[in-house]
Amino acid sequence: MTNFYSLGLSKSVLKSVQEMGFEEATPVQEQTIPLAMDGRDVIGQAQTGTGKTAAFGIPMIEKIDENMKKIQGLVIAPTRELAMQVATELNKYGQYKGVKVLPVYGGTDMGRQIRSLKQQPQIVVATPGRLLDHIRRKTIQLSNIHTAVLDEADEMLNMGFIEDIKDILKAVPMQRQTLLFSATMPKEIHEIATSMMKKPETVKLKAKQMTVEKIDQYFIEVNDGKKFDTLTRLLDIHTPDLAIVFARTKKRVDEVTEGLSARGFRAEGIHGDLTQGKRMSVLKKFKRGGVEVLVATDVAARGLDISGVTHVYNFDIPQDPESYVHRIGRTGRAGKEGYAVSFITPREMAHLNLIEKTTGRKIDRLPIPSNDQALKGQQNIAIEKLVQSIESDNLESYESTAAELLEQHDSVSVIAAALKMLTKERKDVPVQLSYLAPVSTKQAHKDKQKRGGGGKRYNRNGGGPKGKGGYNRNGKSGGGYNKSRSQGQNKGNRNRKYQNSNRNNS
Ligand SMILES: Nc1ncnc2c1ncn2[C@@H]1O[C@H](COP(=O)(O)OP(=O)(O)OP(=O)(O)O)[C@@H](O)[C@H]1O
Ligand SMILES: [Mg+2]
Repeated sequence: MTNFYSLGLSKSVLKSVQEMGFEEATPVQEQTIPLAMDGRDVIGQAQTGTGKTAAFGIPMIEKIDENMKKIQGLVIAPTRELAMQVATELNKYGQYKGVKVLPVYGGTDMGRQIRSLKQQPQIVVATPGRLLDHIRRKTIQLSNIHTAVLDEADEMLNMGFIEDIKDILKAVPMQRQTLLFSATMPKEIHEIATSMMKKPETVKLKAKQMTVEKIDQYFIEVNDGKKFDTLTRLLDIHTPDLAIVFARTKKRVDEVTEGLSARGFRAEGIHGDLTQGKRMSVLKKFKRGGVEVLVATDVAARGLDISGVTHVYNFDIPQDPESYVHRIGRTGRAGKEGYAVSFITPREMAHLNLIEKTTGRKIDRLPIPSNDQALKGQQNIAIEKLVQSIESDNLESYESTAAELLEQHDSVSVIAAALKMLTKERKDVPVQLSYLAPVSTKQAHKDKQKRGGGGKRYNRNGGGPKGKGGYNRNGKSGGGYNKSRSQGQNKGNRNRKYQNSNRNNS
């Protein structure tokens, strides 16, 4: 373990790091910060939630001349929410040094953004589409940039974005330092990456698995038509603090969200068709805990750091294994535990194997949960409330009445009635979703071959209970729910769904 002092940081940056409560550098920070401070180009690959933002952010801040009121650093990120988050984090690292960081993304007022750019930020964190807009309108000055970062680099160099990235980098001085970070880096993308860099150093954390160990991973084999009931039962059993449900299309997200609301869950959806204002307000509400289930397309899969996400459900399995890694990586961040369950239709079982092969980790099978188990999960919450009251409320004034009651009825009936009143019995409102075709592993293979092997993804359409049975004190009941081992381009090429979920992110 290395502390930040020994990395040779300046006083002002050290102060910010301390204020953020970081005691030790994470491995990716320990390895990449010295290289980056030395001016080297770096490709950094480390698991989700392990602090890659600081790994590129700290050296970038260190290199900024705070007295020069020009854009000197550029970070490009695939979604608006991520750009915003990264800008907020970099602002924290640079606060005592006096470095100004501006997020620049689409869906917001252009005029106001141009005015903010005129106020001379030293770092810009942008989504590609909006940044290109500014470049074309000449409302952004990139000629003083000495450091460029692609966060979620493999996504940025994938077919949907690569042409944009090339155009952007043409506007940035050649003598720049280039830093690329992601939790995933397929081989062919790594090749593209190195061709854009100067003798890059690749830092790949030696992890046995691509996913964080602390995320428990399961799958349930279930027909498409049974997914929704399975989801609500799981939510009742797991009673997650905050959960993200990933679905493959925007329509699916809307339907699942509506269904969950009809069954009494506090759920909201997020996808690229919503206005930016709505996207931000949904995310804010989720972070505050005002929404317990966030239903999302892959727009929320990469980079978002929301502390307290305990569970991730893949309502629909993603087309490519890398997306799986990023999606489940929304939980189990910064050393916390997480729980991920993926629904796999019988025809998608081969796809599950592909994911396991890519991540290097076996995903355990769970049986389809029953209604009884779901009810038990909710009862456990009631028990929790009851026990809490026994332990912390002053019940003296209730005790004589309770004793009288027990003279007339047996104790089991009295407690059963109390529990029934406290238990949220889920109304089984019928919910019918539109059918969604399974992902095709064959198609993925074909695409791969067309591109000369190694590839993946060209079709971009693409918790809790640790205990078993009974209830445990924090209300996270396993509900008798046993686990068992399973056996285991270019713009023109973007398909429509891809455009839908990503182009709106500019
Ligand atoms: N050295 C550290 N000590 C403690 N917490 C840290 C440290 N570095 C980063 N963190 C925290 O860890 C969390 C995850 O960091 P970050 O979002 O940078 O992860 P990431 O590696 O970029 O993940 P992803 O692949 O999902 O983008 C953040 O909340 C961040 O504040
Ligand atoms: Mg990140």
